[in-house]
Amino acid sequence: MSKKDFVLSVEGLTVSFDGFKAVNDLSFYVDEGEIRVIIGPNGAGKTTVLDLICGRTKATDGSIKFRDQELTRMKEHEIVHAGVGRKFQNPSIYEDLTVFENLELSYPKGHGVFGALMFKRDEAVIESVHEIADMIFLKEHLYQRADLLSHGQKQWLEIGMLLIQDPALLMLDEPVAGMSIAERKQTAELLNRITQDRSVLVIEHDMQFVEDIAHRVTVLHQGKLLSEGSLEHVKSDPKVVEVYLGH
Ligand SMILES: Nc1ncnc2c1ncn2[C@@H]1O[C@H](COP(=O)(O)OP(=O)(O)OP(=O)(O)O)[C@@H](O)[C@H]1O
Repeated sequence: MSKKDFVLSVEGLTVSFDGFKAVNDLSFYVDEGEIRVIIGPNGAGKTTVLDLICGRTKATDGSIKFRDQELTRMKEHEIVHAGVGRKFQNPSIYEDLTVFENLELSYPKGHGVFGALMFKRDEAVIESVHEIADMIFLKEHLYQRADLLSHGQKQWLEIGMLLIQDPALLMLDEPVAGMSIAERKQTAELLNRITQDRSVLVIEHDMQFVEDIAHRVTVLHQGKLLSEGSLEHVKSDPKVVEVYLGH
């Protein structure tokens, strides 16, 4: 695959916190339409990598290219605007609003809570909200308050709030933590469906879920790339078994 097909190119990425390199000379490349899963032991630097990509943490060295844009020089909101969406571990939804209102608020036109609530619900927004609600399995819950949703449904709602902004790269930090087995299966189905026109970067510990979604797996250890390739490949890599899977 030629370089132009990468949605994300991370090269020599390093961040140092008081001399401690949480991410150390890391390089990896994500294809358009790929689901890449990052795995590794606690403290390997997985969350820090997502923090660096979304601009929450500034790199000490190295480059992060999203299509043709250098993200290390951009601010967090500029990175979101460029098409990189990030979901954190805990859902940040408006609990006292309905599913519909949460999705509507996230629609790119609806900036700011009050402005968005009062702005005319034109056809495009309504259509988009319905389309996303269907995709995230919440079609029957559109007018339900978000605080009444299950934990898994709240996670889906937050994914929907990102999807409605149509990011080209979606980053998810342990999206199935706390979900039932059935919800995990549905989440895998959802992610497999949305990659028709976008790429997904996921941090995950649940190996069954990794198997259900990963096109390729990147294994981190002590801030460095330990192994990379298909799940089968990294699972049979003795280095990975030693520091992660064998535990
Ligand atoms: N802002 C910071 N200041 C100092 N140290 C940090 C900071 N952020 C992360 N670290 C350290 O960097 C290392 C990597 O942390 P990170 O959270 O990225 O690991 P992780 O692979 O996501 O782990 P887990 O699976 O436990 O979430 C840890 O040792 C952590 O304590």
